[in-house]
Amino acid sequence: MRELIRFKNVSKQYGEGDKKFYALHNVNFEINQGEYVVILGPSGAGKSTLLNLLGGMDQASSGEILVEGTNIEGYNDAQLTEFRANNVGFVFQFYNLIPTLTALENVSITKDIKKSKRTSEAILESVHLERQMHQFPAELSGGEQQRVSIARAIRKDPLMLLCDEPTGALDSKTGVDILKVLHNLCKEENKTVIIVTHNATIAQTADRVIYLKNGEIEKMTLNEQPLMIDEVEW
Ligand SMILES: Nc1ncnc2c1ncn2[C@@H]1O[C@H](COP(=O)(O)OP(=O)(O)OP(=O)(O)O)[C@@H](O)[C@H]1O
Repeated sequence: MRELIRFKNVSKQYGEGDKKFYALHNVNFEINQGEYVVILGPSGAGKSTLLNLLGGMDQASSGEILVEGTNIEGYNDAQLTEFRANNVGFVFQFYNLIPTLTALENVSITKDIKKSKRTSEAILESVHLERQMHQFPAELSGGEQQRVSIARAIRKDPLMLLCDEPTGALDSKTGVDILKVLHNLCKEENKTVIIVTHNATIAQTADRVIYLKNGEIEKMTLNEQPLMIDEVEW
């Protein structure tokens, strides 16, 4: 498998003077192309900080973040913007859809869709929303809204999909449906999917689990035989 991402001694500090502290401290790991990865840890462990650095939304205080061998910590603002636009799809807990646009318009509005081989309609069909394309977010269930946000994230055909608590606002059954969508994208389209969660059950379905605690990697495990998504419930 080809290595896609490598964190080398990455630290992120917040605060000034006495109040200075590490949200991440000397973090090292690698992720391969096409892996289904879960980043697990309690509240405040540094999970979102890590995802924001990887997605080029924030920059580290020290260390290197290599994506396809290039250190994105050396990028200026314009390069970071281009990196995000070309390579990263984001999925958040609360969907972040524009309420005055339909599902189809929310997906089509994505900038930088030059790489995409599929239309917005085709992508919405692939997440089973063909019937709901012209509905507004308020007319969709939570699970449907999350599928729209996944469709929007993959519209530009990104290298990696970064998902921050994607099932956090959903009941268990709907959450499992969303995980299936993400897992299919990973295994059928060779997308690298990285899910941040504090739900340990989800971690059993991952190829790789990175356990974060107090800004440090407590351990990292590779699952030889990850649990099928259908087998999980919380
Ligand atoms: N912009 C910021 N300024 C100052 N401190 C911050 C900032 N962002 C995060 N932190 C702090 O960094 C630490 C790690 O936060 P982070 O959001 O990465 O944790 P998390 O593991 O994602 O937690 P949760 O599961 O609650 O979302 C926390 O103590 C948080 O208060």
